[in-house]
Amino acid sequence: MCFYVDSLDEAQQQKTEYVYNGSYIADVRKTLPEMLQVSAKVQEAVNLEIGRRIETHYPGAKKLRYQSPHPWLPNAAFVNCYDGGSESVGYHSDQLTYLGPRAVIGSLSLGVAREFRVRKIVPKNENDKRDDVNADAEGQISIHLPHNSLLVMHAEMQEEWKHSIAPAQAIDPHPLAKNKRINITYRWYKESLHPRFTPRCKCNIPAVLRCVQRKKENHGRYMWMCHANYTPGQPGCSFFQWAEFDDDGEPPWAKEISRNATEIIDET
Ligand SMILES: O=C(O)CCC(=O)C(=O)O
Ligand SMILES: [Fe+2]
Repeated sequence: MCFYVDSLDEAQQQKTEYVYNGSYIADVRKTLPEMLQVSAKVQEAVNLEIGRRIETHYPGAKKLRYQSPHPWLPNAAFVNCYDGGSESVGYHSDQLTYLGPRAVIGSLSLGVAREFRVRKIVPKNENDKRDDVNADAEGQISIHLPHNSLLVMHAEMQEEWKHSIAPAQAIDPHPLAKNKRINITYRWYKESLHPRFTPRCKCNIPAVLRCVQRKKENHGRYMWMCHANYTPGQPGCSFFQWAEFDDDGEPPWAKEISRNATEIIDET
């Protein structure tokens, strides 16, 4: 996996300030000119789709609570390469720590066509131990991702669904990419969730943002936790704090940040 950001300054910040699984990413690259060109097209397409989704799918044709009211502005991209059908990625939701709640992600597929699978997370009661009860509700949906296709993960995706790239028994080689599939996920890192602003755990590491997905109790609430929480054998602390956001998905300290930014502009 490679990580790209739009400026050298952001690359430097990523290497020294943003934490992933308790450590820094050493290899952060500046978005290539070709990727920037694509990013502009992805931005336009994703914003159109967000508008369509709000109108046709969301209650009252209003954006979801915690979803940003602003146009989606990608400023970072993760690039994955799947070399052959056996390379895959298991079911997961993407980290919301730096994207915030109700994040939208634009995912571009290049090269070999692969299968993207999604399944809805069914919240359970504490005493509901039988996995088979929910088997049907969690039935997976397969989405074919051909070369040059853009998949939009909309605002409800990371909180309510999990996604994966299934291993493939057989693949059709691509004339240029041969057995490889390249995936670029364009993301919007929010300034207000830069790790200099977010809570730190007792290990003094920026906390990770999670959403209660499985438990019916507190379902949909957000929390700040130590990155190593619930990871047996890993060093870490028990840091836990409910995360608060306004209806537009901004944390309580965001107003202070924009006030300071205005003061800086006034002084110059
Ligand atoms: O390869 C894909 O289409 C999905 C990759 C993915 O889920 C991720 O990078 O988080
Ligand atoms: Fe993902």
